[in-house]
Amino acid sequence: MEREAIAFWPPDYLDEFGSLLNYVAILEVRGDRQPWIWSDRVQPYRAAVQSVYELKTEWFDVSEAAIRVGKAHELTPKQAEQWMAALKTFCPWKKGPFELFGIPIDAEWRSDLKWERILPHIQPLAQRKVADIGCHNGYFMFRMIHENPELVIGFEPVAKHFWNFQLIQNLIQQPNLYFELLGVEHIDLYPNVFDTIFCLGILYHHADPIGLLRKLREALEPGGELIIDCQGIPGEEAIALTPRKRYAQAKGIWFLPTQSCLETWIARAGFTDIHCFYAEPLSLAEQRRTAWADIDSLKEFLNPNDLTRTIEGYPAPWRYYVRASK
Ligand SMILES: Nc1ncnc2c1ncn2[C@@H]1O[C@H](C[S@+](CC[C@H]([NH3+])C(=O)[O-])CC(=O)[O-])[C@@H](O)[C@H]1O
Repeated sequence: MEREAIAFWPPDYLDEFGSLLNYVAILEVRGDRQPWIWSDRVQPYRAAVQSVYELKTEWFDVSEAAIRVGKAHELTPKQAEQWMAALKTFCPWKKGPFELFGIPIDAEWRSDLKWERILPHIQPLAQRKVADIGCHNGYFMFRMIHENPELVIGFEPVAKHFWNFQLIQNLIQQPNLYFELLGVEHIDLYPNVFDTIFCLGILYHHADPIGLLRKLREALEPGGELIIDCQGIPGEEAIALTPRKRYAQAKGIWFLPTQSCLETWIARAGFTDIHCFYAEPLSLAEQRRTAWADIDSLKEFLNPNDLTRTIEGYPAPWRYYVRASK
């Protein structure tokens, strides 16, 4: 594959914001990880992006639940066939929904529900520098275009997701959206840079959530805003559950806090103005099996006789959304 055939890679925002950034260290980690996107493991995704690389469109609408890009009539029958094949390569689609050249993609997660709940509670994103930690295929980054941020950097170390993002970004070539193969652990390379940081679906995957919150705080401008979505457990006390092995079938889950425990972590990491604006059980309408994600999903991860328990017997997941200031 032609390495040139990727939009905006490597990201070039460092020149613009270089004085603010730990420039050399970022380039070093980026250099170490660049081979990941050319590795054999992700070859099918790379090939899928390459197969439709010449497709471009002026038409997109990111203001509603399904991110719509391109219209069906813009493609020849041959292109439509290639496009469908490329989309199928990325199954299971875990984050969405999308409608791409007229093809509706109902993903496992209704990411639009999360975005609708968050948007009314945050500072308007216009002209802000934004980080989206664990941006996956960029669903929220694309939705952000509608809010006119100055730039959005998505941090996501999984190369499959890089190619899924490219599949869409190549069509619309949005110059202020950047994808970095970096993890949340690299966020301290961006001291005092961001006006808004989204940390959605991340904290419970890490063994040191308070240390991570401290790093996120370092990366915010004074007065900047952190938006957290964290999976947790119900309860009044400020305690967290650590599963012995798996939790709702997932590996790599370390701490599932109650709402007050999460708020305490955020406070102890030095944030102020802490406000939890959403606290509900995760619903079977939000995470479920679909035609584009034909995989076991929340329904299979809960006890079929008692939906308040996971199949391992732990309390079933809740989601807590919190905003806080530096
Ligand atoms: N070290 C890391 N640093 C950052 N991200 C990572 C790391 N390791 C894995 N990821 C990525 O973090 C994301 C976690 S999912 C949330 C997606 C989105 N934010 C959402 O809110 O729907 C969790 C969920 O949906 O439960 C995945 O895309 C991982 O590849």
